[in-house]
Amino acid sequence: MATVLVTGGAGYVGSHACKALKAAGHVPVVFDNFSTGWRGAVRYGPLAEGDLLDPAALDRVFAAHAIDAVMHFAALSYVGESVRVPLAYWRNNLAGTLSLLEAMTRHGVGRIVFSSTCATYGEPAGTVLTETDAQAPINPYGQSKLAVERMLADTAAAHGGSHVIFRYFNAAGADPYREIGEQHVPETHLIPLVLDAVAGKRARITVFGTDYPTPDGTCIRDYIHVTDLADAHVRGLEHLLAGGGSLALNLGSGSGHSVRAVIETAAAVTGLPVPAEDGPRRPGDPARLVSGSGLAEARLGWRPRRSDLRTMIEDAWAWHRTGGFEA
Ligand SMILES: NC(=O)c1ccc[n+]([C@@H]2O[C@H](COP(=O)([O-])OP(=O)(O)OC[C@H]3O[C@@H](n4cnc5c(N)ncnc54)[C@H](O)[C@@H]3O)[C@@H](O)[C@H]2O)c1
Ligand SMILES: O=c1ccn([C@@H]2O[C@H](COP(=O)(O)OP(=O)(O)O[C@H]3O[C@H](CO)[C@@H](O)[C@H](O)[C@H]3O)[C@@H](O)[C@H]2O)c(=O)[nH]1
Repeated sequence: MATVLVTGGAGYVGSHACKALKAAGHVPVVFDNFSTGWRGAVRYGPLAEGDLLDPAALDRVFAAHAIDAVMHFAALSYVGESVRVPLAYWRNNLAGTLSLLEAMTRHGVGRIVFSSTCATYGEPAGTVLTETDAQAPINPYGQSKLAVERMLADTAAAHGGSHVIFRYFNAAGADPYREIGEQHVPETHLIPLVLDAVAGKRARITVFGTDYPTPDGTCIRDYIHVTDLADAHVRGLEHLLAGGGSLALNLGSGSGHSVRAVIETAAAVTGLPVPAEDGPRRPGDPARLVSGSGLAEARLGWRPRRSDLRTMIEDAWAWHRTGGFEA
């Protein structure tokens, strides 16, 4: 049993990881500033409210709990927003992680599981992405995450810690027991926006770009169920606790779905029409991001189990109909 500091544990992916940690017998200690997280999502372990950029708040949580390892989810994570306000991304994602790594060093904690992203690869040259592909991000969000990957490598080399870097593709779905799910304000992610449009909470969904070099002209993404991501995090943690070395692994389903395919599947799952209109491209969006790697299975025995598009949208829809967290 490990005590795990979970930064961003009140957020979407972090809260699902906390549930999985508790189910595996570990204690998740959530550290969150609630900038995009929800108090109702903190239900699987203790809470320490604080900001990564506040070293004293970090010192307090490391002093209060015997932390064995860190899972670091806290970040700003919107591709489009990062193009508009890049310095906010550099401050929160890069300086915030620097502050966290300094605190870990002060308190002698060397194990960390980090949420990176397939956005670190940029615009891929081939059809699928593997861990050995060049990383050349095309937006500030991806740049900030790649910089953290480099910072982790330098820190491990100097101080002897170990890390698991997970480059996720697009997180989707919700806890199948409807305890927690995806809720962002404002929402920018495709699947919850589509479900908002179905439910009449917004007038329509806009398809960002219909002239991409893809079969139907819309962007293709690899959607991965959030509970599959959570399972990978527990495996990554246990790899580090067992003395395993540092890893960088893609977490995707290996299947790509276009924006139009997501809209069509949402209509099929809900039995309702999806009001949609075509619009211009969103700056910073690559045409196609799909994982082509089995490395996470080879190294951690991880395989996605709920990541077919229909199941992810069914779980997201079931969560959507609960009304979500109270503000
Ligand atoms: N959602 C995805 O599709 C996706 C894909 C790839 C990578 N990621 C990465 O996974 C992580 C989690 O993403 P998410 O979708 O759950 O995001 P989220 O916004 O739901 O969660 C982020 C959490 O971090 C907290 N936070 C942010 N800045 C903080 C700070 N300075 N101090 C303390 N807490 C802070 C927020 O309040 C929130 O609870 C992020 O690092 C993101 O970049 C997400
Ligand atoms: O109203 C909308 C919103 C999105 N999209 C498109 O839908 C796709 C998915 O967009 P979105 O759900 O915003 O996710 P991404 O921009 O792909 O980014 C997510 O997935 C990345 C990994 O691919 C993570 O790193 C990010 O944190 C996470 O926000 C993209 O092609 C968008 O252009 C639309 O067409 N209309």
